[in-house]
Amino acid sequence: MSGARAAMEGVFAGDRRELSELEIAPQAALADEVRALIEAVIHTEVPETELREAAAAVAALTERLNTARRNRPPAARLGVNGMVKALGSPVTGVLNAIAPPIDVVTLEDGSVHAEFTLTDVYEGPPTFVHGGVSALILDHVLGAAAAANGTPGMTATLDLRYRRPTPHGVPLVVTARTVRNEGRKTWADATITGPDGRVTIEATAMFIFPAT
Ligand SMILES: CCCCCCCCCCCC(=O)SCCNC(=O)CCNC(=O)[C@H](O)C(C)(C)COP(=O)(O)OP(=O)(O)OC[C@H]1O[C@@H](n2cnc3c(N)ncnc32)[C@H](O)[C@@H]1OP(=O)(O)O
Repeated sequence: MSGARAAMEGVFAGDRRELSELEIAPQAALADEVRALIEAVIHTEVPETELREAAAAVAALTERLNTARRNRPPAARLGVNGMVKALGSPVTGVLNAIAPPIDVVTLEDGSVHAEFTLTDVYEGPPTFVHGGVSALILDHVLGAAAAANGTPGMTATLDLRYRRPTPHGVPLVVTARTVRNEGRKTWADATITGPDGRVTIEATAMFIFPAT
């Protein structure tokens, strides 16, 4: 038994501590600063003594934040239809410093859409986005499209066609839509498009609402 069904039902039943926008704002601002910190750590050329001091300062800050902890990442009901948003999502989570974060919106036709720019923190081949990062984003928006269709599920298959390299540092567009549903199975298609309007990656996924 996977327990995945109970976990999915829990999300939709609101089993997470839900934060209000007022509660989210200061913590999201902290995550923004940590995003900037991640970038600075990659690029800094300060001398070794300053690196050691910075590491100690960050360790002290981590200890301070850990004096009051939640057991699980929090959620919020924001945006269209008050849909549950996982604030710790590695794709969209405003509280997760490893998330860009990408603001995924559901359009009236049921498709999902986001415009975003990735920094070189997400680099794979020089000057291009890591293919696994693109897969992460596509998996998420495909799942969001299935959920927006009222047929959420766990990713069972994810098929990617990398047509051309996806550049970082420029605006990108990702769109996804549900194309078919049969019982517990839902199929969705997605693309990432570069600033020249050309599709860089096409993706298809099948989601299954877990039996157990
Ligand atoms: C809150 C808003 C958030 C909205 C936004 C949220 C977006 C988040 C998106 C992130 C999504 C993820 O990353 S999810 C995490 C990655 N995925 C996983 O970890 C899934 C791991 N796998 C599983 O949990 C399970 O294998 C399931 C749930 C996929 C299926 O298990 P099951 O439910 O027991 O399925 P079962 O009865 O055996 O099979 C049912 C039918 O499906 C077929 N089938 C089963 N598995 C597969 C498969 N992988 N590929 C093809 N076909 C399959 C079977 O042959 C059968 O066909 P037939 O006999 O009917 O013909």
